[in-house]
Formats: sequence, structure tokens, C-alpha cells
Amino acid sequence: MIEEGKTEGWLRLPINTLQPWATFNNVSLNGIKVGPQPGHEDRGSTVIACQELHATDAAPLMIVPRDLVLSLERVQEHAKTDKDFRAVLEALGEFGRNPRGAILSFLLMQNFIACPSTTGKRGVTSPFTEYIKFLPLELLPTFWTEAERELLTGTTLYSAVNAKLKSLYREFENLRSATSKISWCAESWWDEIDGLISFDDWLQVDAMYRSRALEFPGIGDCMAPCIDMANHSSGDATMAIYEVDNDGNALLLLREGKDVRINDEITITYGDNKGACEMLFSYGFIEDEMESAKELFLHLPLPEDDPLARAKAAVADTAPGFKVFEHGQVIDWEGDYVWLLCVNEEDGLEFKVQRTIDGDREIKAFWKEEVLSEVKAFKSLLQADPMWEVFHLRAVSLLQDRVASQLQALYGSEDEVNATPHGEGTSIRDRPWHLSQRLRTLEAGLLEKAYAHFEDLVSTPYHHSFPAGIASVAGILRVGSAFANACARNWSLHKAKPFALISGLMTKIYKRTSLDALQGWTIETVNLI
Ligand SMILES: C[S@@+](CC[C@H](N)C(=O)[O-])C[C@H]1O[C@@H](n2cnc3c(N)ncnc32)[C@H](O)[C@@H]1O
Repeated sequence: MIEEGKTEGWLRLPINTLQPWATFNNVSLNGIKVGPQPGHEDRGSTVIACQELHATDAAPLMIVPRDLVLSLERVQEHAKTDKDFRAVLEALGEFGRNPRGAILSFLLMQNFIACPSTTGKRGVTSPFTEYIKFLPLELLPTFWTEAERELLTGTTLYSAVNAKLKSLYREFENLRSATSKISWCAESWWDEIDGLISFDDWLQVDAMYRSRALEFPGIGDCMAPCIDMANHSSGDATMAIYEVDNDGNALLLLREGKDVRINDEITITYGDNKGACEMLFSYGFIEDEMESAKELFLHLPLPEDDPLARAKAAVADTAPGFKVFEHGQVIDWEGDYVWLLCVNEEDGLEFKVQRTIDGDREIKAFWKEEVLSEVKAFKSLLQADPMWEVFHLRAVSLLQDRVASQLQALYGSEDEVNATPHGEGTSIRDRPWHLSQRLRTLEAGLLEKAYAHFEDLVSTPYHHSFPAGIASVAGILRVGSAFANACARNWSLHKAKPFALISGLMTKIYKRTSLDALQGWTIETVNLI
């Protein structure tokens, strides 16, 4: 329905009619207009200065009345006067009571109301019935074809998009089964012959929300019409900020110290620390200026041979993996889950089944008799342990292996991806092709740096306590691995593959030697470090 509406025109309004919509709905636009920026039409509409503006001038660039900010609260308000929509929201149960479920179903309903082929009018119009006509169709990766998604093989976006599509499908199926019980929905939305709503519509409302949601203090995630017309730039290039005033109105303000000339673009930041993967996932682009993937999340499966795997999975209240990030010149990682994987029964980890006050059975983790109330607290317990150096080495070693396997997946898919026909006359569009290539290069760069960083961590602190024989074997392997790695880094992704594999193998042997050596002589040696 939505794509059809955009193509046929009944769900489209020219962006130069946003100003009358804004005036009619009491949105004030001061010294700015919304439209495409010449030379950057591929970025859609944006906020442009129509006069010189200075941060010292007190007036906000935009004031959006609180009633127009689309939050959970606003959707619930609307439901009070729209009994058809209220029935939808109630049918959705818990999902209809959280911001995402409420906002997405509201957007779907507003698109449905705008559809001219609706027989027997349902729902109540709102300012959004018109506003959604200004919104473009975003080519987020959830709209990439299967062949286009294959271009992401080896990147962290590959599994993220596939998992998102599965979860969107589950949400859509829930929506369908819950609202099929409402007679007008069964007829107008889901009828097998002329029902209007399809899975693509759910993808469209998800994309509208995902690419435009802003987080306002005191409101949470919401959509603020007109402010969501601002494009993104990061760092010093960000020209404006958004906030709420004491009355709950949403404001767009020029950043302190910024002056703009007529026709300059006024951008906001969608999150300076967001990585390339997240930018592409949520907004469908990667900033031209981005030189690093910034951060990426790698999943860590629980090893099949871990006897405590099931118990660990049951208590893990955190994402099953870790984040590698590069902020400035610093490479680091975080992930509480990793510590669960590094220790076992022989180290002091134990699980017990306890009864809760409601009589339910609950599995509890213990570290050396001390209850582990949340995985987040585990690292500090381990840090206080005499074996910390060993646990830390195990963790870094695990992370390095995971980074190596991700690099292998990236390099390993390189030939096939590069050989994929793309562009005109093929099933691969230019935009997904270029964006996937960009992501591949950025993620390879960050993974390489993380690999080298972990290599430094696993090698440096322990060497001086190894016996001479082990130290020299470890030393040779380390130098060899560093050499192979340096070759890998200086060559193109494609040529680097054999070097990366050699480096990976050498580091594996080296780390094994180090770990065995450390664990071999146990606590006294570690205590000396
Ligand atoms: C919140 S909307 C901004 C308004 C949008 N351009 C429009 O026409 O409605 C976010 C979308 O704008 C586009 N966008 C924003 N900043 C961009 C940038 N720096 N480069 C490319 N596209 C950008 C992306 O398509 C993104 O999903």
C-alpha cells in the first residue's frame, strides 16, 4: 500500500508545501526552509538557512508544539478519540503499550487513512495523515534484495539485517493475527483478494520510524515532525542541536559558536559514536567523511564443549558478544558476556537452582561461593582474583580468535562478492553495491587494528616470566605473526588473504604456548607478575 501510494502520488506531497503544513499546525520555522540541497539531492530533503543566522540570536530555528511530537503518550492520546485505532492498539496487547509498537501501528493506521481505496472510512485523521506524505521511501538494508544482502557477507551487518528481517516478520505476523479478530481489519487489511496491508508496509513504517526517531530527554524515542527533516553530520560539522523546552515543545537550535550563511545546510548529529554498521542499518548511508568503522559488535557463541554452556546461557543478562571500538586513536573493547566464557567450574564458577518467593525455580551463578547477581558485576570479581592475569589472557585470546574468524569471513567472501555483476541490467543496484563495499573496507580496517591490539595485549605483559625455551618459541612466533600481519595490513584486502591466514595460524600457536605456559605454573608465577 505505502510504496504504491508513493508511486501513484496519493501518498506524496511536494516538499515545498511543508511550509503551509507547518503554519497550519503551529510549527514555527525561523529563517530556515526545508528542501533538497543543490548537489546533494541524493540525501533527500534537509534544513537550509534562508538568511544569515548566528547562535547568539536567541530564537530557535524551529519550535514544534508538544502535541505534534509523536511519542507513546501522544499515540495514546490519539487513541482516546479514535475508536478504530484504539481497537488495534488494544488487540496488540503489550506490544501496543510500548513506544515502538504504538508508534508503528499509528503510522500504519495513518497511511491506511490516507489511502483512497479504503471502503467504509475508518480511523481519525491527524496532522500526521498529511505529514507522512512528505516522507521519502528510505532504501534501508531491510529493503535490499537477497542478492544485495549477500554483498554484506563477512560484515557485522549481514547477520544484523537478517535477524531484523526475522523479527519484523514476527511482529507483522503478530499484528495480523491480533487484528484479524477486528472485523473491519479482517476485511480491509487482511482480505486475501483485496486486503491492503502487506509485509512491505510493516517494513516501510519500521524504516520511517528507525531513520527518523530522535531521543528527547524526558520523552524518550519519538518522531518530531520538521526537526526530522534535518540531515546528519558529525563532529564540528554538526550545526544544530535539538531539545525540549519547559512546556514540552521540541526545539531546533543553532549550536553554540555556529554562524551560518544563506543557503547553508543545517545539520544535526544522529550520534557521533555510531559505527558504520549502525549508520547503514538505521539510516541507509555512511557519511562520506567516515574513515573508521568506529565500532562493531561481534557475536560469541557459547562453545559446544563448555559443560556449563546451558547454565551460562540461562544467567546471561547481557548481549552475547562484545563490542570493539575505535575512539580517536584508542582501540578497545567492552562486553560483560566475555567473562562468563573465560571461567569454569575448576576456576570457581558454580551454578545452583534456587526457589524464588513465588515458588518458581531460578538458576543462580556463584563465583567462589559469592552470588553473582548480574553478569555486569563479574569483571570486578575476577579482577580481584589472584588468577586475574590468566582470566584476562583467556579473554583477550578469545576475542582475538573471534576477530580473526570475522576477518576470515570477510576475506573469504571477497572474491565472490567482487565477481558479482552489479549496476544497470543486473539485480544489484549501485547504491547497495557502493555502500556494501564501503562497509567492507571500513570493518576490515577496524578488525585489523583490533587484531593487532589484542596481539599486543596477549604478548607484552607475560613474557618476562616465561622460562627461556618457551619465551624464545613464543618470541619467534610472535615476530613471524607480526610480520605476516604487517604484510596483510599493507596490501589490498584480496592480496592480504594468505598473509592474514598465516598470521592467524602463527598467533594461535603463539597464544597456545603462552596460555599453556601461564597455566602450567599457576598462581605463584602469576602472583609474581
Ligand atoms: C531524519 S531523515 C532526514 C531527512 C531526509 N533527508 C528526508 O528527505 O526526509 C534521515 C535520512 O536522511 C538521509 N540522510 C541524512 N543525512 C545524510 C547524510 N549525511 N548523507 C546521506 N544521506 C543522509 C538518509 O536517507 C537518512 O535515512
